[in-house]
Amino acid sequence: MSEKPELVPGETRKLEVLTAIPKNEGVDSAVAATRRVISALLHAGDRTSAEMGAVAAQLNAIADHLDEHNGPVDDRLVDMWSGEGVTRHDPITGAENAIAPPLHLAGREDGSIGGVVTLGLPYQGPPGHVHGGVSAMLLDHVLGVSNAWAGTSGMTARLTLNYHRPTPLFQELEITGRQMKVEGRKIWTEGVISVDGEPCVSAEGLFINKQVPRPR
Ligand SMILES: CCCCCCCCCCCCCC(=O)SCCNC(=O)CCNC(=O)[C@H](O)C(C)(C)COP(=O)(O)OP(=O)(O)OC[C@H]1O[C@@H](n2cnc3c(N)ncnc32)[C@H](O)[C@@H]1OP(=O)(O)O
Repeated sequence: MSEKPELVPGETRKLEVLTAIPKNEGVDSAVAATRRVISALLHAGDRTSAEMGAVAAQLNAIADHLDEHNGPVDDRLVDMWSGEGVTRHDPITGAENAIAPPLHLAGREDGSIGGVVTLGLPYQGPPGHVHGGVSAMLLDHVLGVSNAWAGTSGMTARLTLNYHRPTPLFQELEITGRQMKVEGRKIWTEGVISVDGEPCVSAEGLFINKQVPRPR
Protein backbone atom coordinates (compact mmCIF):
# COMPACT_ATOMS: atom_id res chain seq x y z
CA MET A 1 0.00 0.00 0.00
CA SER A 2 1.43 3.40 -0.92
CA GLU A 3 1.47 5.80 2.01
CA LYS A 4 0.59 9.39 1.19
CA PRO A 5 1.30 12.35 3.45
CA GLU A 6 -1.76 13.53 5.37
CA LEU A 7 -3.72 16.40 3.89
CA VAL A 8 -3.28 19.64 5.80
CA PRO A 9 -6.32 21.96 6.08
CA GLY A 10 -6.92 23.77 2.80
CA GLU A 11 -4.76 21.37 0.79
CA THR A 12 -6.38 19.50 -2.11
CA ARG A 13 -5.29 16.43 -4.03
CA LYS A 14 -5.89 15.43 -7.63
CA LEU A 15 -8.47 12.81 -8.62
CA GLU A 16 -6.78 9.41 -8.66
CA VAL A 17 -7.97 5.90 -9.47
CA LEU A 18 -7.51 3.81 -6.29
CA THR A 19 -8.59 0.38 -7.52
CA ALA A 20 -7.25 -2.07 -10.08
CA ILE A 21 -8.29 -1.33 -13.65
CA PRO A 22 -9.41 -4.66 -15.17
CA LYS A 23 -7.54 -5.85 -18.25
CA ASN A 24 -9.49 -7.45 -21.07
CA GLU A 25 -7.08 -10.39 -21.06
CA GLY A 26 -5.45 -13.02 -18.87
CA VAL A 27 -6.90 -13.88 -15.46
CA ASP A 28 -9.01 -10.68 -15.44
CA SER A 29 -11.01 -11.79 -18.47
CA ALA A 30 -11.49 -15.30 -17.01
CA VAL A 31 -12.65 -13.72 -13.75
CA ALA A 32 -15.15 -11.52 -15.63
CA ALA A 33 -16.51 -14.66 -17.32
CA THR A 34 -16.75 -16.39 -13.93
CA ARG A 35 -18.82 -13.52 -12.57
CA ARG A 36 -21.22 -14.11 -15.46
CA VAL A 37 -21.38 -17.81 -14.55
CA ILE A 38 -22.11 -17.06 -10.86
CA SER A 39 -24.96 -14.70 -11.82
CA ALA A 40 -26.33 -17.07 -14.48
CA LEU A 41 -26.40 -20.00 -12.01
CA LEU A 42 -28.36 -17.95 -9.49
CA HIS A 43 -30.67 -16.86 -12.26
CA ALA A 44 -31.12 -20.51 -13.30
CA GLY A 45 -32.32 -22.16 -10.11
CA ASP A 46 -34.63 -25.10 -10.77
CA ARG A 47 -36.54 -23.21 -13.48
CA THR A 48 -33.79 -23.48 -16.07
CA SER A 49 -34.03 -25.63 -19.19
CA ALA A 50 -30.21 -25.96 -19.24
CA GLU A 51 -28.75 -29.43 -18.55
CA MET A 52 -27.08 -28.84 -15.21
CA GLY A 53 -25.22 -32.14 -15.15
CA ALA A 54 -23.37 -31.11 -18.30
CA VAL A 55 -22.78 -27.60 -16.92
CA ALA A 56 -21.29 -29.05 -13.72
CA ALA A 57 -19.01 -31.36 -15.73
CA GLN A 58 -17.72 -28.47 -17.85
CA LEU A 59 -17.12 -26.28 -14.79
CA ASN A 60 -15.32 -29.10 -12.95
CA ALA A 61 -13.13 -29.64 -16.02
CA ILE A 62 -12.18 -25.94 -15.95
CA ALA A 63 -11.39 -26.12 -12.22
CA ASP A 64 -9.28 -29.27 -12.75
CA HIS A 65 -7.38 -27.52 -15.56
CA LEU A 66 -6.64 -24.48 -13.37
CA ASP A 67 -5.58 -26.63 -10.38
CA GLU A 68 -3.21 -28.61 -12.61
CA HIS A 69 -1.47 -25.45 -13.83
CA ASN A 70 -1.35 -23.38 -10.63
CA GLY A 71 1.71 -23.12 -8.38
CA PRO A 72 1.79 -23.36 -4.55
CA VAL A 73 -0.65 -21.09 -2.71
CA ASP A 74 2.16 -19.73 -0.47
CA ASP A 75 3.98 -18.41 -3.56
CA ARG A 76 0.75 -16.90 -4.81
CA LEU A 77 0.26 -15.10 -1.48
CA VAL A 78 3.73 -13.54 -1.76
CA ASP A 79 2.94 -12.57 -5.34
CA MET A 80 -0.35 -10.93 -4.31
CA TRP A 81 1.44 -8.64 -1.86
CA SER A 82 4.59 -7.93 -3.87
CA GLY A 83 3.35 -4.73 -5.49
CA GLU A 84 2.81 -1.30 -4.01
CA GLY A 85 -0.49 0.58 -4.01
CA VAL A 86 -3.81 -0.92 -5.09
CA THR A 87 -4.61 -4.60 -4.61
CA ARG A 88 -5.91 -6.83 -7.47
CA HIS A 89 -7.24 -9.72 -5.37
CA ASP A 90 -9.54 -8.28 -2.69
CA PRO A 91 -13.22 -9.33 -2.55
CA ILE A 92 -14.58 -5.82 -3.17
CA THR A 93 -12.52 -4.22 -5.94
CA GLY A 94 -10.27 -7.05 -7.12
CA ALA A 95 -10.01 -7.58 -10.87
CA GLU A 96 -8.63 -11.06 -10.05
CA ASN A 97 -11.44 -11.98 -7.63
CA ALA A 98 -14.72 -13.30 -9.04
CA ILE A 99 -16.45 -12.60 -5.71
CA ALA A 100 -15.76 -8.85 -6.14
CA PRO A 101 -18.66 -6.97 -7.81
CA PRO A 102 -16.15 -5.21 -8.59
CA LEU A 103 -16.32 -1.70 -7.13
CA HIS A 104 -14.05 0.93 -8.70
CA LEU A 105 -12.92 3.76 -6.44
CA ALA A 106 -11.36 7.14 -7.12
CA GLY A 107 -9.79 9.60 -4.71
CA ARG A 108 -11.28 13.09 -4.82
CA GLU A 109 -9.69 16.47 -4.48
CA ASP A 110 -11.54 17.15 -1.21
CA GLY A 111 -9.88 14.13 0.48
CA SER A 112 -12.88 11.80 0.16
CA ILE A 113 -13.14 8.78 -2.12
CA GLY A 114 -16.07 7.34 -4.04
CA GLY A 115 -17.34 4.96 -6.67
CA VAL A 116 -20.49 3.48 -8.15
CA VAL A 117 -21.53 -0.14 -8.40
CA THR A 118 -24.66 -2.08 -9.35
CA LEU A 119 -25.20 -5.34 -7.45
CA GLY A 120 -27.13 -8.34 -8.77
CA LEU A 121 -28.48 -11.64 -7.46
CA PRO A 122 -25.23 -12.92 -5.87
CA TYR A 123 -25.48 -10.14 -3.27
CA GLN A 124 -29.17 -10.52 -2.35
CA GLY A 125 -30.38 -10.47 1.27
CA PRO A 126 -34.02 -9.39 1.64
CA PRO A 127 -36.11 -9.91 -1.52
CA GLY A 128 -34.67 -7.74 -4.31
CA HIS A 129 -32.27 -6.00 -1.94
CA VAL A 130 -28.63 -6.14 -0.87
CA HIS A 131 -27.56 -8.40 2.02
CA GLY A 132 -26.64 -6.32 5.08
CA GLY A 133 -23.34 -8.17 5.46
CA VAL A 134 -22.42 -7.32 1.87
CA SER A 135 -23.06 -3.62 2.58
CA ALA A 136 -20.85 -3.92 5.67
CA MET A 137 -18.09 -5.55 3.61
CA LEU A 138 -18.24 -2.84 0.95
CA LEU A 139 -18.16 -0.07 3.53
CA ASP A 140 -15.33 -1.62 5.59
CA HIS A 141 -13.22 -1.70 2.46
CA VAL A 142 -14.19 1.80 1.32
CA LEU A 143 -13.28 3.14 4.77
CA GLY A 144 -9.95 1.30 4.56
CA VAL A 145 -9.16 2.78 1.14
CA SER A 146 -10.27 6.22 2.43
CA ASN A 147 -7.57 5.89 5.07
CA ALA A 148 -4.97 4.93 2.46
CA TRP A 149 -6.00 7.94 0.35
CA ALA A 150 -5.70 10.22 3.40
CA GLY A 151 -2.25 8.80 4.17
CA THR A 152 -2.76 7.02 7.53
CA SER A 153 -4.02 3.42 7.39
CA GLY A 154 -4.89 0.81 9.97
CA MET A 155 -6.83 -2.30 10.91
CA THR A 156 -10.58 -2.11 11.52
CA ALA A 157 -11.13 -2.27 15.30
CA ARG A 158 -14.81 -1.29 15.33
CA LEU A 159 -17.34 -0.84 12.53
CA THR A 160 -20.74 0.67 13.30
CA LEU A 161 -23.44 0.36 10.64
CA ASN A 162 -26.76 2.15 10.39
CA TYR A 163 -29.22 0.66 7.91
CA HIS A 164 -31.57 3.52 6.97
CA ARG A 165 -33.56 1.88 4.17
CA PRO A 166 -33.26 -1.33 2.12
CA THR A 167 -30.48 -1.11 -0.49
CA PRO A 168 -31.83 -2.14 -3.90
CA LEU A 169 -30.31 -4.68 -6.29
CA PHE A 170 -30.00 -3.71 -9.97
CA GLN A 171 -29.74 0.03 -9.25
CA GLU A 172 -26.60 2.15 -9.29
CA LEU A 173 -25.25 2.59 -5.76
CA GLU A 174 -22.90 5.43 -4.91
CA ILE A 175 -20.41 4.58 -2.17
CA THR A 176 -18.28 7.27 -0.56
CA GLY A 177 -15.84 7.42 2.33
CA ARG A 178 -13.72 9.94 4.15
CA GLN A 179 -11.17 9.89 6.95
CA MET A 180 -12.48 12.21 9.67
CA LYS A 181 -9.84 12.29 12.40
CA VAL A 182 -6.51 10.79 13.48
CA GLU A 183 -5.39 10.84 17.12
CA GLY A 184 -2.25 8.88 17.93
CA ARG A 185 -2.86 5.35 16.54
CA LYS A 186 -6.65 5.84 16.37
CA ILE A 187 -8.27 6.69 13.05
CA TRP A 188 -11.96 7.58 12.63
CA THR A 189 -13.48 7.14 9.20
CA GLU A 190 -17.00 7.41 7.79
CA GLY A 191 -18.79 6.20 4.68
CA VAL A 192 -22.20 5.86 3.09
CA ILE A 193 -24.02 3.83 0.43
CA SER A 194 -26.64 5.98 -1.33
CA VAL A 195 -29.19 5.59 -4.10
CA ASP A 196 -30.32 8.72 -5.95
CA GLY A 197 -28.72 10.80 -3.22
CA GLU A 198 -30.64 9.04 -0.42
CA PRO A 199 -28.50 7.19 2.16
CA CYS A 200 -29.27 3.48 2.53
CA VAL A 201 -26.40 2.44 4.82
CA SER A 202 -23.93 4.61 6.70
CA ALA A 203 -20.81 3.45 8.55
CA GLU A 204 -18.49 4.80 11.19
CA GLY A 205 -15.20 2.97 11.67
CA LEU A 206 -12.47 3.07 14.27
CA PHE A 207 -9.17 1.89 12.80
CA ILE A 208 -5.93 1.31 14.71
CA ASN A 209 -2.68 2.17 12.96
CA LYS A 210 -1.15 -1.29 12.79
CA GLN A 211 -0.31 -3.46 9.76
CA VAL A 212 -0.17 -7.22 9.36
CA PRO A 213 3.24 -8.00 7.81
CA ARG A 214 3.23 -9.01 4.15
CA PRO A 215 4.16 -12.61 3.30
CA ARG A 216 7.70 -12.97 1.87
C1 LIG B 1 -3.95 4.16 -2.30
C2 LIG B 1 -4.96 3.09 -2.31
C3 LIG B 1 -4.39 1.79 -1.80
C4 LIG B 1 -5.52 0.84 -1.38
C5 LIG B 1 -4.93 -0.38 -0.72
C6 LIG B 1 -5.97 -1.35 -0.31
C7 LIG B 1 -6.62 -0.94 1.00
C8 LIG B 1 -7.25 -2.12 1.62
C9 LIG B 1 -8.27 -1.69 2.63
C10 LIG B 1 -8.73 -2.88 3.41
C11 LIG B 1 -9.75 -2.45 4.41
C12 LIG B 1 -10.27 -3.61 5.19
C13 LIG B 1 -9.76 -3.57 6.62
C14 LIG B 1 -9.85 -4.90 7.23
O1 LIG B 1 -10.56 -5.75 6.81
S1 LIG B 1 -8.85 -5.17 8.57
C15 LIG B 1 -9.37 -6.81 9.09
C16 LIG B 1 -10.40 -6.75 10.18
N1 LIG B 1 -9.81 -6.28 11.41
C17 LIG B 1 -9.09 -7.09 12.19
O2 LIG B 1 -8.90 -8.25 11.91
C18 LIG B 1 -8.52 -6.45 13.42
C19 LIG B 1 -8.32 -7.47 14.53
N2 LIG B 1 -7.90 -6.75 15.74
C20 LIG B 1 -6.62 -6.45 15.94
O3 LIG B 1 -5.74 -6.82 15.18
C21 LIG B 1 -6.31 -5.59 17.13
O4 LIG B 1 -7.33 -5.72 18.10
C22 LIG B 1 -6.16 -4.09 16.76
C23 LIG B 1 -5.05 -3.90 15.74
C24 LIG B 1 -7.47 -3.49 16.21
C25 LIG B 1 -5.81 -3.30 18.01
O5 LIG B 1 -4.79 -3.98 18.69
P1 LIG B 1 -3.48 -3.27 19.25
O6 LIG B 1 -2.84 -4.24 20.18
O7 LIG B 1 -2.66 -2.75 18.15
O8 LIG B 1 -4.09 -2.02 20.00
P2 LIG B 1 -4.37 -1.89 21.57
O9 LIG B 1 -5.14 -3.02 22.10
O10 LIG B 1 -3.09 -1.49 22.23
O11 LIG B 1 -5.36 -0.63 21.55
C26 LIG B 1 -4.93 0.63 21.07
C27 LIG B 1 -6.04 1.60 21.36
O12 LIG B 1 -7.17 1.26 20.54
C28 LIG B 1 -8.30 1.00 21.37
N3 LIG B 1 -9.10 -0.07 20.77
C29 LIG B 1 -8.61 -1.22 20.25
N4 LIG B 1 -9.62 -1.97 19.79
C30 LIG B 1 -10.75 -1.28 20.03
C31 LIG B 1 -12.11 -1.50 19.79
N5 LIG B 1 -12.54 -2.63 19.19
N6 LIG B 1 -13.00 -0.57 20.14
C32 LIG B 1 -12.60 0.58 20.71
N7 LIG B 1 -11.32 0.87 20.99
C33 LIG B 1 -10.42 -0.06 20.65
C34 LIG B 1 -7.74 0.57 22.72
O13 LIG B 1 -8.66 0.79 23.77
C35 LIG B 1 -6.54 1.48 22.82
O14 LIG B 1 -6.98 2.78 23.19
P3 LIG B 1 -6.20 3.61 24.31
O15 LIG B 1 -6.25 2.75 25.54
O16 LIG B 1 -4.80 3.78 23.79
O17 LIG B 1 -6.97 4.88 24.43
